[in-house]
Amino acid sequence: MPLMKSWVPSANTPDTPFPLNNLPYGVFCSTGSDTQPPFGPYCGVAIGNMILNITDLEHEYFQYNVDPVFDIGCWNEFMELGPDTWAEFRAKLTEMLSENSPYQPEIETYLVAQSDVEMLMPFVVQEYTDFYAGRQHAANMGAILRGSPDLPANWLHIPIGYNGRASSVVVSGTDIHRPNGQMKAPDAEMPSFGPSKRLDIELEMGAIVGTASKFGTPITVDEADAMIFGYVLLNDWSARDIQGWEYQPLGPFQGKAFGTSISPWIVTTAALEPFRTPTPPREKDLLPYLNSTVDGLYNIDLEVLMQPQGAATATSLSKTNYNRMYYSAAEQLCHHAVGGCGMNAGDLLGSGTISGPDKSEYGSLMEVSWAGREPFTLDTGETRTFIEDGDRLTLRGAAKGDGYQIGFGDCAGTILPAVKHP
Ligand SMILES: O=C(O)/C=C/C(=O)CC(=O)CC(=O)O
Ligand SMILES: [Ca+2]
Ligand SMILES: [Mg+2]
Repeated sequence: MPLMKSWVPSANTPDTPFPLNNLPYGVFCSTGSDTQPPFGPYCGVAIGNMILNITDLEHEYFQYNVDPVFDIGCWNEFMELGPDTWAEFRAKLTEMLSENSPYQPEIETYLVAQSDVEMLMPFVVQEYTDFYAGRQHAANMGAILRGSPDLPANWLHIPIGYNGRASSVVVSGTDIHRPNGQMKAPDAEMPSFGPSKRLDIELEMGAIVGTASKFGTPITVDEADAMIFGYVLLNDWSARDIQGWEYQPLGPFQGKAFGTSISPWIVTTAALEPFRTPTPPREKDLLPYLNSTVDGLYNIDLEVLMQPQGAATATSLSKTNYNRMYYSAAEQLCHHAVGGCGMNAGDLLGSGTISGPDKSEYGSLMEVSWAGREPFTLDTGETRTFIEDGDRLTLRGAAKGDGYQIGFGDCAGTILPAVKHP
């Protein structure tokens, strides 16, 4: 599919993350300036370097319900209307924003510049589950922590996951304090308490469940695929020292509960449709309940960058692709619901850390620095093993089409010093 042209000029450049082909959904506000009073939060759609205010246009153009769905600054109520309404809304938006659209004079005044607003969480995260579904990441973690890249016995049969915290999922730009916690060095007799010394990132994609499944009722992978509303970039900040001490035998807890960052724009499955790609060949046949007819992954280029405090530019640490995953979000969602767990609109599923086979494709500092044994050098000349206070970590992602791209917007966060515990 080629670039679709819009009457918004900035949407027609090959390097914009937000051409008419994309139309991602976000929530924005303004704290005001000398010339403009505060406004929002509003639901909006990105087009080029602008945002179309959907909350203000709802009454005139987008009535799907007796009650407004865009009035409270989150996309959850719209998601709940289901895939037919998602498609109808997207078709209408495409018509309204296309080159030579008769709508231009009426809606032009509902555009605001992205540079004039602040982005907020695009949806209310109902529940958050994080998986461990990257083949190379799992092999690397085994090699680093257990001396062997062999996978756990269940890994090729189950998309392994744990229930994370929705309360600490934050939008890109939110600063994160280095967490305090309990940890124990291998040779220490007693555990200690204090700021994590092994603070890390995890490069992931987040899948957003758009329609609910019923409590007590399993779903197929194909049904799960149709329930997914869209995707964001997701950084599952991880304190490796806290995690290492606490996570046997029940899994991650405080080491991953202090913050999870997501990119501000929900990129819809409709926009990503041309980039679908199958999961890699199964090394062992999956049990039949995990079979599907859909290509569940997407071709999305991903990058991790680190910028120390005061540095003029960020250093690229890693480049990989979402197509490296072993399990798709649809397989994960099917597995999640198979025992009867009801899934809801606004549930967020972390893919698991995405790493490719080459060292240049590793999606965590644990892997890049091989647990701190191999420091890496930034463009400033400084070296790092894990994150230091003041470092800004950014995830980037884009599906590359024919003369256009489907971008996600940065998923960034700066690490602040630990809060002093009384
Ligand atoms: O294999 C281990 O001991 C540890 C694994 C992880 O920390 C992986 C994890 O947190 C899940 C993921 O995002 O892939
Ligand atoms: Ca409402
Ligand atoms: Mg993770």
